[in-house]
Amino acid sequence: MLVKEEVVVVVGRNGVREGGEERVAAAARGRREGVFPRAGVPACLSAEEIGGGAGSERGGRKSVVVGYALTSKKTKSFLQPKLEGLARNKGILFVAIDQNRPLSEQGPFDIVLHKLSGKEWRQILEDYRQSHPEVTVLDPPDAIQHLHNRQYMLQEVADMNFSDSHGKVGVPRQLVVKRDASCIPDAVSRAGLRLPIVAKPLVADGSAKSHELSLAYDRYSLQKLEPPLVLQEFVNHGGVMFKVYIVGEAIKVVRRFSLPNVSRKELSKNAGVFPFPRVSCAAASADEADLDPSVAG
Ligand SMILES: Nc1ncnc2c1ncn2[C@@H]1O[C@H](COP(=O)(O)OP(=O)(O)OP(=O)(O)O)[C@@H](O)[C@H]1O
Ligand SMILES: O=P(O)(O)O[C@H]1[C@H](O)[C@H](O)[C@H](OP(=O)(O)O)[C@@H](OP(=O)(O)O)[C@@H]1O
Repeated sequence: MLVKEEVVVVVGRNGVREGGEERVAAAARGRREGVFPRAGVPACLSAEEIGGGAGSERGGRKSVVVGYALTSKKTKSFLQPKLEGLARNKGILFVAIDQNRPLSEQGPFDIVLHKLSGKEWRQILEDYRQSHPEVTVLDPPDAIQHLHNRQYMLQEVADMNFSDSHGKVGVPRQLVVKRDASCIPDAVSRAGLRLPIVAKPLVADGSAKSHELSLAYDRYSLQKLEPPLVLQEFVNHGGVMFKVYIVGEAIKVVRRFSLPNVSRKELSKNAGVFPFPRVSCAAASADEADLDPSVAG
C-alpha cells in the first residue's frame, strides 16, 4: 500500500501508509475479511490449539505434521533452522513432500502447506483434498487463484470501503494490456493514465519473471514493454513502503525502502523504461531509517 495525504493505495502485495506501522496494522485489522484470509489453520498456533490426528504422541501431546511442497528457493528462504526448531518446540513437524511420488502415498499429514503453481499441481491438490478431507490444505488453489493475476489481485481491495478513522484505501489507476505493445501509448492516453507508469507482468506466479517491474517515463517508451502487463500510475509515497503480513489474528508490519518520488521536473527531463525488480525485498529493510515527516506518525 502506498499512501498520499492519508489515502492508502494498494499497489500489489506491498504498500506504504503514512502514520506509521501501527496505523497500517489498525487499517489491516479493520478489514481482515478483505485481506485474502487463508483457509485452514493459522501457522502460528501450537499443536494443542490445532489438534490433529496424524502426529505421534510426544510427552502426552500429539505433534502436528505439516507436509510442505515448495520450490527449492522458497524452501531455503522459508524453512530456516530457527523456524523448524521453534515449530518443533510447539509440537509442529515439517515434512517435505516428494513431488515425484503420489501425494496420497505420503504422510499422513495434518496440514499441507504449498506454494507451487501449474495445472498439474492444482489437480493433484484438488484430488488429495477430496480423498483427505481431514487434512487442512493451506491456500487451496481455488482460494488463491485470483492472487496469481495482477488485474484481479487488487479487486477485493478496490471493492473495500475503508470509511473509518484509519484513513482510506484505494488502488492506483491501472490498465491491462494483453498483447501488441505498439498499441500501449494510445491505450494509456485513452485511459487517461498519467506518467510515470509502473509496468508489471500480469501473471504473479512466483517466477523471477513475475517480479520484473519497470518504470516508464514517457509514452513512446511504453512500446518497448512486453505484454501481458498491468500498467499502473506511479504513486509518490516518500520512498518508503510497508509490507503487512497477516496469519490468523497475528499482524506484522515491516517498513521497506521503495522508489523515490518522481517530481514533474524529473519527469520532464527523463525518458525511457527503467527496470526495478525486487526494489522492496527483505534486504531493503527501512525499519531503522528515518521516515519522511509526512510519513511519520
Ligand atoms: N503504483 C506504484 N506506485 C509507486 N510505487 C510502486 C507502484 N507499484 C509498485 N511500486 C513499487 O514496486 C514495489 C513492488 O511492487 P509489487 O509489490 O506490485 O511487485 P512484486 O514483485 O509483487 O513485489 P514483492 O515481490 O516485493 O511482493 C513496491 O514495493 C513499490 O516499492
Ligand atoms: O519482502 P518479502 O520477502 O516478503 O517479499 C516476498 C514477496 O512478498 C512474495 O512472498 C514473494 O514470493 P512469490 O509470491 O512466490 O514471488 C517472495 O519471493 P521469493 O521468490 O523471494 O520467495 C518475496 O521474497
